[in-house]
Amino acid sequence: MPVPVLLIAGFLGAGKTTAINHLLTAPHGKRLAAVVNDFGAINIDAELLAGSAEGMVALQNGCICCTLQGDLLRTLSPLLRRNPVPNGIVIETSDVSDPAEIVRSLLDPVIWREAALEAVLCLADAQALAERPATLDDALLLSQLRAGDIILMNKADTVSEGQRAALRGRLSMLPARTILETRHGDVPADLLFSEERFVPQAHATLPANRFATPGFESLSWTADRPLSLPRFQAAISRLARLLVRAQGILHVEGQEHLLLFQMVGQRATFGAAPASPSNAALVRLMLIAEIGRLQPDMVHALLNDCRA
Ligand SMILES: Nc1nc2c(ncn2[C@@H]2O[C@H](COP(=O)(O)OP(=O)(O)OP(=O)(O)O)[C@@H](O)[C@H]2O)c(=O)[nH]1
Repeated sequence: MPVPVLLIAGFLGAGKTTAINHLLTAPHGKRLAAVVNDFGAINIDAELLAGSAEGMVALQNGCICCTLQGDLLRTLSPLLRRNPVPNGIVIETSDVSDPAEIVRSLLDPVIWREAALEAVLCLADAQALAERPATLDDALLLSQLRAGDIILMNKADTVSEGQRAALRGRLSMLPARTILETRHGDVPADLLFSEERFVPQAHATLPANRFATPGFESLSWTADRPLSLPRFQAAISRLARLLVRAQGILHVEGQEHLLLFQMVGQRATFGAAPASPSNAALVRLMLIAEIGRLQPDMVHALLNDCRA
């Protein structure tokens, strides 16, 4: 399976390094590697490098976009060849780059086979935007925010509740409908990076909520017959605005092999599924949303209609 890649974008001083430090050091048990602009800013000590963080590449010329003009795969190679392979790679973009360029490079099939873009996380500086709302009209900032599958409204500790609500209103006009408030980049690491443990294994053992991150809840759904892919895609499009993350193993009508479905924010991908236990339901899906957003009856009815 390819290693999932998380792209971190955001304006000058929005908190990218702080968020990466949080991701690398949070106790999630995943081995994460990082490609960063400034190695010195990452406060990983030797112990952590040997433990939760798998490796680090600092960009010589200070910007992933310039590196791309060279060879992205060559930059990622030392990380991809590590043994064991990292569970995820975090790539920091520079303050002055439009992530759309990097997204395009990452979607190259040769790269995708080894390093699959899972999501673009864009940090918005709540403090700067509250002080200078007109910054939101800046073309570069807008292009960064538009590329985000999830927007982190960072520095939420520095603004009032009213300012947060006003900013959320403006940010919700953007394509990324998932907006999370963060303090010191404390993005919940459990929402990111694929993990089989998200996927419910079988009907009988489904707990109500397998997701432990405060503020979020999960909803599981299984089916014992294949799905119609067009109907599933339509249902997921309807649910997408409510979801932060989804993951599932799908058996699609007319297809011999099971698919692994992933969605972070609005970015959905399908890949080959890992082998399943023989007693597992044909279709298993886990949806994650902020608490109170999902109505189980509505969601189950919508998904039940996807069965072929
Ligand atoms: N109060 C507060 N300060 C924060 C928060 N997140 C980051 N900071 C501070 O904001 C400053 C900039 O944070 P960085 O993580 O360096 O931001 P960056 O986006 O990596 O910055 P550049 O790479 O220089 O563009 C630092 O002093 C951080 O400590 C937050 O949520 N609240």
